[in-house]
Parts: sequence; structure tokens; C-alpha cells
Amino acid sequence: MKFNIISIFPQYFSSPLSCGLVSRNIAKGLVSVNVISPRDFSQDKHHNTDDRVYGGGPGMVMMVDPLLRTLRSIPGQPRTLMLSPKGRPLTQDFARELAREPELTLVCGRYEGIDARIEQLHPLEPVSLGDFVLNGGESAAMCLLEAVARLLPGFMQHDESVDEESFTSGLLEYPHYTRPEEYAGLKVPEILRSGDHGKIAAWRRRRSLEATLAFRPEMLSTAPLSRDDVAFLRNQPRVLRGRNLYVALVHYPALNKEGKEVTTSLTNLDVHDIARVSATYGLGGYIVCTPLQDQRVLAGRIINHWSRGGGAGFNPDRKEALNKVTVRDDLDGAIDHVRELTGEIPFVAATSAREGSMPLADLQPVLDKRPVLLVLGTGSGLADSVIDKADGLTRPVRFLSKYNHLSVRSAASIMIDRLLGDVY
Ligand SMILES: C[S@@+](CC[C@H](N)C(=O)[O-])C[C@H]1O[C@@H](n2cnc3c(N)ncnc32)[C@H](O)[C@@H]1O
Repeated sequence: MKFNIISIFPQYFSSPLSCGLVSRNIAKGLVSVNVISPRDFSQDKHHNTDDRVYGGGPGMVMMVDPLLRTLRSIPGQPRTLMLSPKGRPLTQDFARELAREPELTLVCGRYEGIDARIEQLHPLEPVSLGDFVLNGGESAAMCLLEAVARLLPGFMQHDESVDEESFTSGLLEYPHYTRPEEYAGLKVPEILRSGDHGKIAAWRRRRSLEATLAFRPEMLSTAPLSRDDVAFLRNQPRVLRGRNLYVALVHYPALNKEGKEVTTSLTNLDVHDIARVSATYGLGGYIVCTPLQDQRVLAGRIINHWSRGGGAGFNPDRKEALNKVTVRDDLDGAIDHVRELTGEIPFVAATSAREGSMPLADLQPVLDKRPVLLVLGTGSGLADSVIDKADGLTRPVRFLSKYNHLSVRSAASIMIDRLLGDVY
């Protein structure tokens, strides 16, 4: 496979291309690397390749002409990638896709980047190494080259090595050991010395599952998993963020359509459905807030029927859900309830279908440290006096859509799922 690397610092590549498997495979002829400098194509007498940025601001920008001439000097129009923070993230799947190409051109930016017109003048696919900024595309190009080249048949001493690595199966890899058999009192796991390949494979699968659960649990949502895998994972100790999450449904003060503060009636559906979501996601609790005596009696009747009365024997799952529900007068009562249960004052996150700037994801790290009370409104939404008491107002679900009129039950489900997903 051939790589053309376009960089104003060709010397950057001499060391990484001269050692390890990359160098061996260049010598073998499996990989060839052609580093080209746009300086050699600059028409200017000083061979300049950059100039000041239009519109003001610090830094220089790579000029379009030397780069375009460099690109056009490469015969055959190979697939051309531009290393850039805005690009498609480089993943193992993407590397596999690129390894099927006979030739790739990698364009390395420097300074503030490249004159934007280059993308209109030459087909370029931006590729990013991650959400961070490097000084230049050279180190990114080297990472990409390695990730792709090692997937070529014959590149590794043993081609199977790449089949078992992290991300290949959607999981992180299991741990490896080498001699000595015992070091600082730590022994290599017995099973790895047993010679029983079936047992070793099963042991490795489980260590892979454990590592993924510990370090990258979100990968488990998409990894192909067998029934055995799921049964194994279900029994692993997990930090369940959901235990720190509480949800309050506020019936007073809520707004009516005219924007006036009113008390809304509770509904059987809201009590049941949000209780079921709370149980499914392992929430700390669900607090229905209403100061009206008849509404509190009604809520108590619903809860008692399903958690202690006739419904409890009839449907034990519903009993578990309804056991999560408590009734309090208002938001202050809900906050007190969480404080009584946890000994801590919760972070209060109000919600709205209209406004709010706090991304839900910002609540995830908070859940690792202290209880969070997610406050949902009824009627036409939470009154300002409730929102004012909150520590933050979350961004509406579907905040870019004109129509986002969800029932409070749906909004609760979506927000809780976005916060906790399948794993936490
Ligand atoms: C200092 S950076 C320019 C950053 C640019 N001003 C921005 O804010 O997106 C210079 C060059 O480094 C490379 N680069 C920086 N971060 C990168 C990343 N995360 N992935 C791939 N390339 C990157 C690109 O080639 C980029 O043109």
C-alpha cells in the first residue's frame, strides 16, 4: 500500500518511519511512503507556503496554491484525506475501510490550518484523531498510517494479532502477561498456563467484558454480545449512576396556557409511567409534588394499591415501580426528601420545552459525586419561581426542532435514558 504524505516538515517522518514494524514493512515493500513538501511547489522565490489570516487574528494560514500544485502532482487521484479536528473520527472500523485502498494521500495542516478554498478545488476527506488540537497534522498522519498499515495482511508477524485487539470485536482487549511467572508476589493467572485453549478463550472473553465495563461502558451498548456475555455482565459490580438520580414532577406552581401560576391535577398515567421508568433505570426515587389534599389522597391511593394493596400481589413488577414514588407538597419538599435519604442537598436541574442551556451530559459527572434532582413540570411548564430555585435549566429535548411538544412522561424517559443509557 502506498501513502503520500504532504507536509511542510518532511523531516518529521524520518524517525517514526525508520523503526519497528513500519520500517520492516517498508523494507519488505508491503508499504511505501512518499513524503512531499508543498515548499517544492511554491512559485514564490522564498518558497513560502503560508501567509497572514484574512479577517484579523493571530497566526498564519497555509496557502492554497502550493498545496494544490502538490496534490495535482500526484498521479492517479488516490483517495485523499486531510488531517483536521473537524473531520470524521478515526476509528478501527474507519482504519479497516482505509486499509482496502491501494493508495492514500494524507494532507498535514500547520499553523491555523489550510486556506478553506482547498476543499472546493480538490476532493479531500477531513479526518480527525479526536477532540483536541495538535500543532500539526504530522503526528495525526503517522497515527493514521500505523492504524491502517497494521491491518494489511502480512504486516504483523502473526496476522491473527489484529483479530483479537481492542475494538475489533466491539470490546476492549483482555490483559496479557509474559515471564516471569511470578513478580512481586503477583502470579500469572493459572488458566493461561493450563494449555486448555477453550478455557483460555472463555477467560479472555470475560476479562474483555470486564475491561469494557470498567473503562468504556458505553461500548457495551453496541458491542455484539451473547446471552452468556449479558448474564456475566449483569452479575458484575457496577457503579450505578442512576441511584443518585431523583425525579420530581411538580403540579404546583405550574403554568397554564396564559402563563398564570396554577395547580394541575395529577394523572394515573404520569404516576405509573415515570415510576416504571424510575425502576427500569434504577433511580433513587420519584417524587410527585402537589400541595392539594385531595390530590395527595389520590396519589396515596394509587401508590398504596400497587405497592401494598390488591395490585401488589397481582403485579409484583408494578409494586417495585410504585415503591419508588413519594408525595411531597412542592419542590422544597422534594429536595428535603432527597436530603433525608442521602444526607446531601441534591443538585437541582429544572427542565423546560422552551428554553435552557445546560446540556444534559453536564449532569453525568455531577451524578458521580452527589444526588441530582431532575425537575419536570406539568401544564404548560414549570413556573419561574421553581426554575429560579434550580441550580441549572437543562436544554430542551429536540431544542433545534420547531415542534417539541412531548408528554412529560416521554420527556422524562428520554432525558433519563440520555443521562444513564443502557449501562449506568
Ligand atoms: C493548530 S492546528 C489548527 C487548528 C484549527 N485552527 C482549529 O481550531 O480547528 C494545525 C493542524 O494540525 C492538525 N490537527 C490538529 N488537531 C488535529 C486533530 N485532532 N486531528 C487531526 N489533525 C489535527 C490539522 O492538520 C491542522 O490543520
